[in-house]
Amino acid sequence: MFIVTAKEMYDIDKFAMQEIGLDGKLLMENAGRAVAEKITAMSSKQEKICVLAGAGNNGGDGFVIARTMMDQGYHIHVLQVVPDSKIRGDASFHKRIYENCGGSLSLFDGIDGTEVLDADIIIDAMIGIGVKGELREPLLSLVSLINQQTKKVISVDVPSGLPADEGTVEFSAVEATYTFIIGAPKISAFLNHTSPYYGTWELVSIGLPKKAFQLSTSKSIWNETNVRDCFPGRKPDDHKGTHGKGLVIGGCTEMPGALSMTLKAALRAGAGLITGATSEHVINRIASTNVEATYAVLSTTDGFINNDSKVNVQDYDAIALGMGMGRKAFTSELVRDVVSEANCPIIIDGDGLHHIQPYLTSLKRRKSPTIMTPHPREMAMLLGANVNEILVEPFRYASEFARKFDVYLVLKGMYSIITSPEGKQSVNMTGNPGLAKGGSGDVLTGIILAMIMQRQDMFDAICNACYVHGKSADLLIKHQHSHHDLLASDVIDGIANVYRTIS
Ligand SMILES: NC(=O)C1=CN([C@@H]2O[C@H](COP(=O)(O)OP(=O)(O)OC[C@H]3O[C@@H](n4cnc5c(N)ncnc54)[C@H](O)[C@@H]3O)[C@@H](O)[C@H]2O)[C@@H](O)CC1
Ligand SMILES: [K+]
Repeated sequence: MFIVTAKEMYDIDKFAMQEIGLDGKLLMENAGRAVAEKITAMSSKQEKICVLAGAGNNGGDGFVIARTMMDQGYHIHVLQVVPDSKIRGDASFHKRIYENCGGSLSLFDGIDGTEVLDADIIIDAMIGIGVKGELREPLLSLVSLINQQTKKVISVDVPSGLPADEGTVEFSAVEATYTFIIGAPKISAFLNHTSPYYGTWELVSIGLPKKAFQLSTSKSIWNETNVRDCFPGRKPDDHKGTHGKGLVIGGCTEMPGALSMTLKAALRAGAGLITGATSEHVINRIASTNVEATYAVLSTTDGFINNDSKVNVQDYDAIALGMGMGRKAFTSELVRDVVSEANCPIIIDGDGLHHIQPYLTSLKRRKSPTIMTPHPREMAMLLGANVNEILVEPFRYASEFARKFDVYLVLKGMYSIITSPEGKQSVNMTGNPGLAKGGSGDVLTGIILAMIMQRQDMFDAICNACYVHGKSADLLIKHQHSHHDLLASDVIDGIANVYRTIS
C-alpha cells in the first residue's frame, strides 16, 4: 500500500487523467461510490445523515456519496458549506446531477448549524488534500461545533482542516470517528500529532493505476502481503551456517539484560549462530539463561567494556553493536574500531548511537550496509535537533539522514519508519503500546540481526524484522497479555506465534 504527500497524490491524479486517459468525473464517481459502500455497511436507513460539502473535489465526492446513498433509500441531506459561486469543475458537475435526481440541499448560513445538530451521522466532505493554511470562518466554527458532538463523524479522504503532509503543527480539524481515505493514505495518517484526527481509517480504491503510484512515490506501508512475498524459507539441507553467524557487542555490569535480550531474540528469530561479546561479569550473569549462544570476553574498566582486548570482527555475517554498553568515553574507541574494521552489515543501537554520533561521516566509508535504529530522542541526539521537530516531520528527517550518511534507518515509534540509503521508505503498522517498555528495542535489534543474515534483500529484511517484532506483541495482546503486563522477553517468546502464522 503506497503512502503519499498531497503533491504526489495530485501527480498521480494528473498521470491517471493525462497519460492514462481516465476522466476526473469518473474518478470522483468511483471515489464517492466506494466511500458510500463503506458508509452504508455501517449505518441504517433510520439514521439522519448530513453530508457537509465543500467547494473543491472533496465536496464533489460528497455529492456522489449523497446521491448514491439517497438512491438506496438513506435519509440524506447535503449542507453546502460554501456559496454556489465557489463550486466549480467536476464538483459542480456532480452537484448538478445530485440536484437533478431530487437531492435535498441547503446552504450553510454560517451561523446555527441546525442540520449538523439534527443529524445522527455527519459525513465530512468539506476539504481534503487541498487545504491551505489554518481553517477560515465560517468553517472554523463549524468544525468546532462538529467536534463538540458525540455523533458518528465520517471524513472523506482527510478530516477537513488537517494537513495531508508533515511539518504543520498549527491547525484546526475535524476529529473523525472514521475516515475513508481515497487512493492512498497521506503522510499525516502516520504522525503522532495528526493521526488521531483520522479515527479508524480504511483505504478505498478508485481505479488509479499502480504505475502512477510507482512513478510518484517511494513510500509505502509494509504489510503482511509484503512479508509473505519475501519471507525467507528454510530448506531441508540447511545447516546452522546457512542462517548466519552473528556477533552482538554490548552490555555492562549495570545493564546485562539488554545484551541477553538481543542474543535471545536473534536466536529465536532464526539466526544460525550467535556470539555475545561482553565483559566476563555480564557473561557470568547471562550465560545460564542463554545456553545456545557462545561468548567472547572483552576487557573492562569499572564494569564497562573498553577497547584493550580488541574484538575479532572478521568471522561474522552481521554485527549488532551498542545495547546496554553505557556511554563511557573509552567505549567510543571500541565502537569506532568495530565500525571501521568490520566488513559485514552492522546494526548500531542504543548507547552505540551515542558513541557514533561525532563520527557519523565515517559511516559513508563503510563498504557494507549500516543500519541505525534510533527512537525519536536518539534521532534528535544524532541530528542535534529538538525531539518535537523530529516528531512533526519524521519522514523528511529520516530520509535526509539516511541519504546523507548512507545508512538504513529505523526511526522507531508508534509507526516505525524504515528508510533505505536511497530514500525509499516503509511504515510498519504492527505493534502496540505494550512495546513502550525497556528492552523492546534490544529485542528488535536481535530480530533485525537474524533477518539480515537470511537470504533476503537488506531493506526487506529490516522491514520484516519490524513487522515480526510488532506482530509478536499484537498476538500476545490478543491472546495472553495486556498492554500493561507485556514484557520485552514475552515478545521474544511470541516470535514463534508470528512465524507459525506466516510460514
Ligand atoms: N482526480 C482528483 O483529483 C480526485 C480528487 N478527489 C478528491 O479531491 C480532493 C482534493 O480536491 P481539491 O484539490 O479540489 O481540494 P479540496 O476539495 O480538498 O479543497 C479545496 C477547497 O478547500 C478550500 N480551502 C482550502 N483551504 C482552506 C482553509 N484554510 N479554510 C477554508 N477553506 C479552505 C478551498 O477554497 C477549496 O474550495 C481529495 O482530497 C479527494 O477527496 C477524489 O474525488 C478522487 C479524484
Ligand atoms: K474531508
